[in-house]
Amino acid sequence: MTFARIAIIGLGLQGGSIGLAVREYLPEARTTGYDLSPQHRALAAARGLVDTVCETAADAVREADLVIFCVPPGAMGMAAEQVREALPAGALVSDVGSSKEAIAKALGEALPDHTVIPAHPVAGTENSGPDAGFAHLFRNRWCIVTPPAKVDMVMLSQLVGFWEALGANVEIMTPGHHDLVLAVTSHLPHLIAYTIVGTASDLEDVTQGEVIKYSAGGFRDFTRIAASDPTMWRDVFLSNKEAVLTMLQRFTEDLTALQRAIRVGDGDKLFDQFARTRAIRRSIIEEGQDDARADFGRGDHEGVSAGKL
Ligand SMILES: NC(=O)c1ccc[n+]([C@@H]2O[C@H](COP(=O)([O-])OP(=O)(O)OC[C@H]3O[C@@H](n4cnc5c(N)ncnc54)[C@H](O)[C@@H]3O)[C@@H](O)[C@H]2O)c1
Ligand SMILES: O=C(O)C(=O)C[C@]1(C(=O)O)C=C[C@@H](O)C=C1
Repeated sequence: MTFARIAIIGLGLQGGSIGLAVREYLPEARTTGYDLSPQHRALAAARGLVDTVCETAADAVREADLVIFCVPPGAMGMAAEQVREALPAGALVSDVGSSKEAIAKALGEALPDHTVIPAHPVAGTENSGPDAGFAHLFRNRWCIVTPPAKVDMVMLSQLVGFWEALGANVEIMTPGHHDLVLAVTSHLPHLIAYTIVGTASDLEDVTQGEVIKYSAGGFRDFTRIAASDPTMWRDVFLSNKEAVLTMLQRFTEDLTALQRAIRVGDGDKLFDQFARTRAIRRSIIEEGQDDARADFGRGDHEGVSAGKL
């Protein structure tokens, strides 16, 4: 049994992709949506991201049996409060936020009488807004579901089935474990990209504009990541502060060790490290975890830029 009426709050990359994916993979389900921005509501309606774009969040959820919050992490609590009075008693509440402990708390506090099962599709691009979504975003990608310790098992299996129907591979973990893992695999890489692109730009006086001119290689990959939405990523770092700081400390130590190896001319240390990381990349490709986006979604949507790199 899957959901019949799905309300999507926030019609950007994630919300829009869910709306389009539901139409493609769960055609029986009806979708409603709401976005705080009137321009985004108009764009969402023009693209047909959901069956009905509503003028209020309350109208969007009034008949829903599943509501998914797809707003920036820092807006989850406020968005949930906006639907409190209108949300049917038996509706399941979920989200797609990139951090989980803080968001689970915010949703639970805003909607204390509802079942809240947070989730995080580990699938995205650097693009945002209603033009960025595409139906295949979740195909062959992980979706991490982080249920509370005491959870309604029927609702949990319905939510798992929902994400599987959209093409995702579902993994269940605690919110705390999710936040630690994603701090190193997603949040820290973004922080590094934001830093290196900012540093290079600050050095343009010294490099006489050559950073941009010669940014065809590794640096260009960093600029893609560093083009990601500033609001979302500000909120990710603020909402996953402890885990990110823990991983950043460890990363800084490892970076300092490489810095020392360069200074003292320890080529073996550098070679060993680079050989180890090359093997990791190769094992990821062998396991088929490499950018499935080349096959699914990103390559076939002109609004996304993987093919442009
Ligand atoms: N971008 C990614 O790669 C990615 C991947 C996985 C998960 N996420 C998570 O998904 C969520 C949404 O990210 P996105 O990439 O779709 O962002 P987005 O900027 O494309 O879309 C967010 C939308 O929410 C709207 N919004 C903001 N506050 C609102 C409110 N109170 N009520 C209703 N609408 C509101 C904005 O107008 C915008 O249209 C975030 O929590 C993010 O952490 C993002
Ligand atoms: O490929 C990208 O553009 C992404 O950054 C996607 C990415 C990631 O780090 O993997 C970004 C944030 C998410 O919460 C999930 C996915």
